[in-house]
Amino acid sequence: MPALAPLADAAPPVLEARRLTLDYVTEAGSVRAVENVDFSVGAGERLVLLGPSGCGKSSILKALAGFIPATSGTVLVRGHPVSGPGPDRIVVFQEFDQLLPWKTVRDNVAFPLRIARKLSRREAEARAEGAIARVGLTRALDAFPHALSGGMKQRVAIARALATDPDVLLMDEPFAALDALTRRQLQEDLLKLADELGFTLVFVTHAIDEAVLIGTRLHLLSPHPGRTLTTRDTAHLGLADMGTPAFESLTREVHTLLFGSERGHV
Ligand SMILES: Nc1ncnc2c1ncn2[C@@H]1O[C@H](COP(=O)(O)OP(=O)(O)OP(=O)(O)O)[C@@H](O)[C@H]1O
Repeated sequence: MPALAPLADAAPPVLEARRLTLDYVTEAGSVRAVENVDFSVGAGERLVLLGPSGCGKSSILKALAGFIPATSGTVLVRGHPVSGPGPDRIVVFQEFDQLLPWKTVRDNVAFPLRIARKLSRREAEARAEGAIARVGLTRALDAFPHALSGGMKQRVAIARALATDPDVLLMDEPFAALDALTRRQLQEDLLKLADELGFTLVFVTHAIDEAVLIGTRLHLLSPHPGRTLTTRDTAHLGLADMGTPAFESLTREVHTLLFGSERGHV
């Protein structure tokens, strides 16, 4: 019988937070935003950070991106401690102004490829056009951001992130400022892209239905300062399950866990 490989040889998770604690230093003193949060995200998983306003969701995402340092604990990408931002982790924000206003859609997506991936102009543009096609915006290749709707801008931001082929995609309430119909369309498109490309995602939201829909796992956080409450596996619930008793029952359960009463949104 072949010997089992020792556990130490197993590939590390794509992303890990170990006893992550985050403080902000202000004039009034130190503010603890997040305390002792642990999670790990495997390849192709979609982890959703969910919790009430101010519980530290965005702070965790910033620490994963390497924008802010851990006060204690560690963030690891494939087993290597994170000490700053890197092209292996790309963030999509909520704000519509994350694109460069003086560059066309094509150039907004191509530019980081030339900088981060050191591609030639021709290679970067070809790759950018492929990513823009994936989000259904080929008709807007030569448009400037001011001529795009909010939903189109978010699609460009997603194309720009995916084009660099990051190890992890980090999304901070990317659809929160969109109207309900556009939001649903982008959620569906994101899930379709995840199916096609199998990327690893950490997604921040305070909408419980969005969390259950997008995530394969939910990581629930307590009110400020954010500590882990519990986790829920949601990989079995997708678009086709919205409105079903199983989907609604999980949504209610999560609301009760977070707030002690039943409602759909935080
Ligand atoms: N730059 C900062 N300086 C000082 N305190 C900060 C800073 N950024 C965030 N905080 C504090 O850290 C805590 C967590 O904030 P954070 O934005 O991470 O929460 P959040 O869960 O993403 O909130 P929301 O859902 O409202 O966006 C809050 O108490 C906030 O006031």
